[in-house]
Amino acid sequence: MSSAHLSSIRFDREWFRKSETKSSNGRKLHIRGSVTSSPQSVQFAEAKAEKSGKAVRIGVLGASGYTGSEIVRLLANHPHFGITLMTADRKAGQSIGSVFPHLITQDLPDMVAIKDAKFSNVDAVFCCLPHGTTQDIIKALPKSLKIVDLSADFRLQEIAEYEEWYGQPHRAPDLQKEAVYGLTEILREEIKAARLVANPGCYPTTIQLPLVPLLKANLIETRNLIIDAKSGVSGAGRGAKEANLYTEIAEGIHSYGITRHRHVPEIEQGLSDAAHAKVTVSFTPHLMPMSRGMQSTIYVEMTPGVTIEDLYKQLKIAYEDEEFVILLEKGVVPHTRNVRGSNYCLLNVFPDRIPGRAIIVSVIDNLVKGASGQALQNLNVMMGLPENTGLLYQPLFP
Ligand SMILES: NC(=O)C1=CN([C@@H]2O[C@H](COP(=O)(O)OP(=O)(O)OC[C@H]3O[C@@H](n4cnc5c(N)ncnc54)[C@H](OP(=O)(O)O)[C@@H]3O)[C@@H](O)[C@H]2O)C=CC1
Ligand SMILES: CC(=O)N[C@@H](CCC(=O)OP(=O)(O)O)C(=O)O
Repeated sequence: MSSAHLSSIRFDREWFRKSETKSSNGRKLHIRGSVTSSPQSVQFAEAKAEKSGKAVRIGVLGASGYTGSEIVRLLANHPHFGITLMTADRKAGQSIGSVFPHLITQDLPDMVAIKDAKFSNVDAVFCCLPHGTTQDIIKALPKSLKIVDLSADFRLQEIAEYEEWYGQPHRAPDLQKEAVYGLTEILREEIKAARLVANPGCYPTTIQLPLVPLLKANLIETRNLIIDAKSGVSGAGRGAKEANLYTEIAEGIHSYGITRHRHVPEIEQGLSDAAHAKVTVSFTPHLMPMSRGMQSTIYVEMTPGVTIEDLYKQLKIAYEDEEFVILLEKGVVPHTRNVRGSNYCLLNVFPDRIPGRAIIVSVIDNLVKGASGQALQNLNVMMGLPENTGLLYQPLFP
């Protein structure tokens, strides 16, 4: 399919109306898809007869990893995205069901090595590869492809900053200029027009969603921001590492990356853009004995004269029309167990007992809103679809 075909993908009015009724929680939704029912779109829909039978043909690079397999799980119920290519490295040649038995029902092509991948039957790619490997691979992809990259390789606007924090040269500086940071609720308009989206890190997602609206409205100080964050072990990927053995993780927690975690520049970049001033943070992540889930507890100083009510109201204004970011009722504490397997971010803000300070709690599933769910939300936006398409899974509980 040519890029002309790709950009001509539209969805008919009847389908669009149906998807508009799909509100999961009765909240007013952002339905931002293009609405056309031109003869070309019908023709295109008829001409799409690929193996998947779906309009947009998807490649998942790194399907044998945790975020790649989560994309496969989410796409199982997507009405318009069908997987036509999957890659793996050590597991190349295997089927998705043999590598991930929970996906045994998915009738998909076997995974191939990247060097053997053919992109002639692919329109868009989710790139779920380790950072550091991704720049060379994306650079070599056909320019007609839309790409959502889940790694950190295109998240930092400053090349020097990438090289400092990731300890290696940036190998695609020209592509970096084109990349749009994919924090959907904040940068939706830019994402709509993007070809390459750098999907945010999981910790930066939990932190920027509450802080960006507050910094934009000048309600909190840009100094003394303290972030205590916690992640499930799937955040470290599926590769075998001694530090991630059951015996090293169970029945205890530990902090890591103190003062030097590579998400610091990403967090500070987004917060500084929002504040129009340099923001620095104290950020300490912790590894928790759970497979999924992430919480950031954020300690902030309110600007003089601002009250906890003002913070609450600002977050309400920012997110009341959003499908996936939910400000809880006053006093209700967000729990990671209430977002497991879903694309929701739950937020709340609490008064500190120290006057002038507030405590924000933000939770997500690191593999969904922190990675593959947000990536799918972004590709929906890039393709002109309602952004909740295929994402209305309710959390898995208990
Ligand atoms: N896990 C999470 O919660 C989050 C992860 N991310 C980012 O998403 C990306 C993927 O993470 P995740 O799925 O957890 O990682 P995994 O380690 O679980 O998976 C990595 C995937 O990349 C493949 N791979 C590894 N090395 C190479 C290589 N040199 N060439 C080609 N393919 C390779 C692996 O293949 P094989 O297994 O066959 O060897 C596997 O499919 C990373 O950049 C990560 O930082 C972002 C947000 C959250
Ligand atoms: C628990 C754990 O190890 N988490 C990972 C972060 C999750 C992630 O993969 O983030 P990126 O997309 O930026 O790589 C870490 O701390 O490096």
